[in-house]
Amino acid sequence: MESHKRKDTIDWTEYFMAMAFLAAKRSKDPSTQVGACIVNEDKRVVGIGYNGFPTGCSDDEFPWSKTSDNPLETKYLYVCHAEVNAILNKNSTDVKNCTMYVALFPCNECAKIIIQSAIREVVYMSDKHAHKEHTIAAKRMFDAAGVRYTQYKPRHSRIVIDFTEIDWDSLNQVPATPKKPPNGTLDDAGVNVSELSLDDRH
Ligand SMILES: Nc1nc(=O)n([C@H]2C[C@H](O)[C@@H](COP(=O)(O)O)O2)cc1CO
Ligand SMILES: [Zn+2]
Repeated sequence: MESHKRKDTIDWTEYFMAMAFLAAKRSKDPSTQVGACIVNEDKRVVGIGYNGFPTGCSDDEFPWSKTSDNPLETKYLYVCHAEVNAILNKNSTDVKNCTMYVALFPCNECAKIIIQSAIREVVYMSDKHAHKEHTIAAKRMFDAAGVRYTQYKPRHSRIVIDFTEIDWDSLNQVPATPKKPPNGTLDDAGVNVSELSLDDRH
């Protein structure tokens, strides 16, 4: 029996950023999936969200296009950003003094809502739109309002979630499970095993 604690755990920042990336897996946006996770001063998750259309606006009926001659046929007029959804999904009275973990730097519209909801800090992964006006404006507002923003530099490019880790045999409850291959991974694409990655390519 091991008597010492495990050392190779994920740290708090990895944990919350990974939650943001896990939420992004729910996004139906074919080109960009963003997740956000809001954490209070006690390190409790109080909100989580991803980009998608508002409730009642069907993923199958509203457009996912990035470009069209008709702006009404692009996603931009309809999609709710992950940050706004995370704030609106809060399970606490408010998000005052919380930290938001988000995969992509917030746009100016989300920055306004982040500031007005009294979130104190934003930890983001990608700043790929740093040169765009919506990001420059967001940073200007954060600077003026005293919202701190820091880029997360991951120790690992991937965090794997392996459903077989706790009990390989539990997979046998799933119909038509193949034999466990020697390397402990499954190569059959149809198998109900997920590998979810915290990955800086997004
Ligand atoms: N911070 C952000 N949070 C978000 O949820 N989004 C969403 C809005 C769109 O659904 C998608 C961006 O689409 P695209 O222009 O990369 O195909 O990501 C975008 C940004 C970037 O500002
Ligand atoms: Zn936004």
